Amino acid sequence: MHLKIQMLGTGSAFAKNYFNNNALLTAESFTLMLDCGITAPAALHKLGVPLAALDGILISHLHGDHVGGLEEIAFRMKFELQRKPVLYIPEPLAETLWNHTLKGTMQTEEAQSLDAYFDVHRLEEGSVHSIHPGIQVELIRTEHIKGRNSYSFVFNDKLFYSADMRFTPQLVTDMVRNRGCVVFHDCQLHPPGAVHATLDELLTLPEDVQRSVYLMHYGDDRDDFAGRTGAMTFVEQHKEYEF
Ligand SMILES: O=c1ccn([C@@H]2O[C@@H]3COP(=O)(O)O[C@H]3[C@H]2O)c(=O)[nH]1
Ligand SMILES: [Zn+2]
Ligand SMILES: [Zn+2]
Repeated sequence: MHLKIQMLGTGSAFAKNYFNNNALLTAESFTLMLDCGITAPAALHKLGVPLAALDGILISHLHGDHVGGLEEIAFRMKFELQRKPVLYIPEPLAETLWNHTLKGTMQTEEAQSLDAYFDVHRLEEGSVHSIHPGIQVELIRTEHIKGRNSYSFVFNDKLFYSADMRFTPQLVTDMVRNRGCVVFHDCQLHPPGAVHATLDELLTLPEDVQRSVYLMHYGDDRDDFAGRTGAMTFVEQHKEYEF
């Protein structure tokens, strides 16, 4: 089964020249949006992708560059399309997303829960879930912010997508060497990384592993790092990749 991935944006949370690090993953004719940050509606508009083309949205964690566009998408689907977005969310994030991110602006007398606005599919961590016959996702809880849950994804056992993750070389190496995955990895160009893998850390991966690693979630000065990424390659915003 062919998977196509197109980054709506490849920028870090604070990048201004790139949209937030969100993506469209397509198999057959099913389109899954990976994260829905503050800039996601503008990025969809720029690419000419209508809301009706979104078959589902999968969330990795609750930072604004990953969920900040959900309010707009849900309101526009409700008022323009009279339907709910299909939301795939790791179960431990669902209550916090409603109570601490969306409720303040979205709750009304008639709409009192996440389920009032979204067709919610709560996903168990550590398991493989079938989103569509062409898309299976394994949810792996990975380290990002201390004490907060954050998830990376493995799609169809061939694409590892880190979302936001600290440097975890054993996991990345295992994904490449033992599972044959291509890795889309967030990358902080300037140390200290703290909550992301830095380029310097990623450069310590063995060269055979680096060859399968594509860097995303980078800052506006990415071009200054051309030729300084070892055997790794920058993911290009809006380019389509097929696996
Ligand atoms: O403990 C913290 C929490 C946050 N931050 C910054 O805020 C950003 C939030 O989105 P992000 O996860 O893409 O990137 C994060 C970092 O840039 C940080 O440096 N340390
Ligand atoms: Zn982020
Ligand atoms: Zn984050």
